[in-house]
Amino acid sequence: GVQRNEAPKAVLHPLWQSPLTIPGGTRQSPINIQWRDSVYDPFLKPLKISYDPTTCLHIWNNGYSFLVEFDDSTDKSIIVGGPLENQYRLKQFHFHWGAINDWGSEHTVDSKFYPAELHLVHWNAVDYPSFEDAVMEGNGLAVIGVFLKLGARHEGLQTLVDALPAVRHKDTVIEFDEFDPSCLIPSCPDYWTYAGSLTTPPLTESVTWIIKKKPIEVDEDQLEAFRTLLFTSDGEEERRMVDNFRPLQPLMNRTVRSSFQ
Ligand SMILES: NS(=O)(=O)c1ccc2oc(=S)[nH]c2c1
Ligand SMILES: [Zn+2]
Repeated sequence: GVQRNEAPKAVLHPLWQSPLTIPGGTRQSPINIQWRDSVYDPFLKPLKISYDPTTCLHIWNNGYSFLVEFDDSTDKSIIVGGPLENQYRLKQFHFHWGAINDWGSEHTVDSKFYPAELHLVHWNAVDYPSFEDAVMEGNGLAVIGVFLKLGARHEGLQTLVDALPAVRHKDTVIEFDEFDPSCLIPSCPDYWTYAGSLTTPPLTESVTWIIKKKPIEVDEDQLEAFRTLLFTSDGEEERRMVDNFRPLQPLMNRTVRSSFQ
C-alpha cells in the first residue's frame, strides 16, 4: 500500500493515559536495579529519619493509589543525610501493587518484581516554598522506596489496612492520625540511590530515589486488602485497583550507587 508519512502515534499507558515515554526524558523511573552494576559510594551518609506521628492527617483514594498525607507546614517530619544535600519534609506515602503476588513493585532488583512497593514522598522545603514548586525541580523531591514481600503479618501496616474499606472508592478520604510511618521502614540501613522521576503524571525528573535493600514482610490478607480498593468512584462500574505500577524505564546515562559493599 501507499506509505503515508504519519507521525508515530504516542503509545498511551492504559492506566494513566499518559505517554509511556517522556520526549527527551533522560532520568525516568522506575528502573531495574542490577545489583552487580551498582557502585558502592563510601561518601554516602546514613539516612536519618525523624517523623512525628501527630503530623499524620488522613488517607485518600486518589484514583491511582491510596495516599496517607501529612501536615508538611513545619519541619516536624523530615529526612536528612543519605545522598541528600539538605533536609526534606514528609508529604505523603502510598503504595503500588499487583493483581497477584508475582508482580506489583515499580522498581525491580536483578529483574525480580516484589508484590508491592511503598513510596514515602518528601520535598525540599529549604530551597522551595511548596511541594508543587519542588515537583518541578531536579533536587525537589526525595522518595524512599521500600519493597513488600509475602511473609509474616505486619502489625504496623494492619492499622492502615483496617482503614482501607472506608476509602474503597476514588476521591474518598478518612481521617487518620497518630501513625508513625517509620514502622514501615526496615531497620537495615542499606540502600541504593539514583536520580529519577515521578512514576505517575506529571512524571517530572525531580526525584532523588532512595531504595531500601531489605524488604518488609506483609501477609497475603494484607496484600489482598490493597486489591479490594477501586480505581472508580462510587456509582461507576467497579474497576479493582491493581497493577498500578509504571513499566520499567531505560537506565540511560545513570549509575545506581549503593550505601553498602
Ligand atoms: N510514585 S511516585 O513517583 O513516588 C510519586 C510521588 C509524588 C507524586 O506527586 C505526583 S503529582 N505524582 C507523584 C508520584
Ligand atoms: Zn509511587
